Amino acid sequence: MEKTPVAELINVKKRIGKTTIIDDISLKVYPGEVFGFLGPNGAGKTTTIRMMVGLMDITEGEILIHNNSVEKNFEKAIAHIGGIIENPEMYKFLSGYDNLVHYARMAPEKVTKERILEVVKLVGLEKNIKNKVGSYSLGMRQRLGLAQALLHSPSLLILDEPTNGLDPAGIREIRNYIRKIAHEENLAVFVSSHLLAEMQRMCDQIGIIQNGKLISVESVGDFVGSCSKKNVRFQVSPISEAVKVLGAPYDSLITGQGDDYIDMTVSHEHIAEINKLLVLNDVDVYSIVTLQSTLEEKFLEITGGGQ
Ligand SMILES: Nc1ncnc2c1ncn2[C@@H]1O[C@H](COP(=O)(O)OP(=O)(O)OP(=O)(O)O)[C@@H](O)[C@H]1O
Repeated sequence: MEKTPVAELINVKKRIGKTTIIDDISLKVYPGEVFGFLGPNGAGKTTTIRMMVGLMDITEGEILIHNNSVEKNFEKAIAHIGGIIENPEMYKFLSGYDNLVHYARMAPEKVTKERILEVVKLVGLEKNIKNKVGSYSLGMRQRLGLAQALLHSPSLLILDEPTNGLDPAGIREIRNYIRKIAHEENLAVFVSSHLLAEMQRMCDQIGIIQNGKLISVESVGDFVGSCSKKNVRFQVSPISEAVKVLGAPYDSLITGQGDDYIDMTVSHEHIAEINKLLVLNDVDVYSIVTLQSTLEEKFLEITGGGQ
């Protein structure tokens, strides 16, 4: 039996004036799953998210949250959503905890003290929650934003570029918490980004959007599959001998050749095999360099290199 999606976009279009900004997007997001919405700047990520949360009209098509139309049944649909669309506003002079209490009062349904403590734990802020937000790092503030979005136990969390402005440690931190929350709370997470590597680590599904069109949706498993092949440059001498040695068994893997190098699309295991074969046949190997993963190439091709 197919799982029921938490969020469903059905042939969604957005036109502003004569310009089509979102062109016929359909996708589903399931509970416990992180769906990455990946695309270069200006592709239409924020516009799609604004329509999902009812901040912008939909020109054509429909967006359902738990089967409630965002346009026709806004209050019911929105009650299931937690989101950080822009940087969350927090009171710097209040503690993290007092900020959460403040937001809990504004929630559509009663939020218990237990729930506040639960979300604090979920985002790993137990130790700092009584400190003033002014003393928090950006990563901690982002996590507090996550806690705020989770207060009313939503079933869909929508995050627009949640790692923007964070340093690598902060990115790792937020990424791990997003995965943890999705799995522990059986939450559907819809997260946008223009960073491929980040999406690969954070998501279960990745949809690539370009010029308002959804051009591919793949599970990360499939992505990793296509990523396991790399374009590798072997710097060798003498080149004629290397070509002879590698030609027969690996002919189909060779993608290019220069005066002192051979480029090949290979798996991880191939690299060691090829190196051994060359050395055993008296070819000197000076360097083995990974040029780019095939997935990165695919993404750059799709997006015209506009990361
Ligand atoms: N109000 C508007 N009027 C006209 N064009 C708009 C409007 N809002 C957005 N656009 C255009 O729609 C396209 C998509 O914008 P959007 O902000 O959704 O992209 P994005 O993928 O979120 O990019 P970014 O990562 O830069 O925010 C852009 O080309 C933008 O210029």
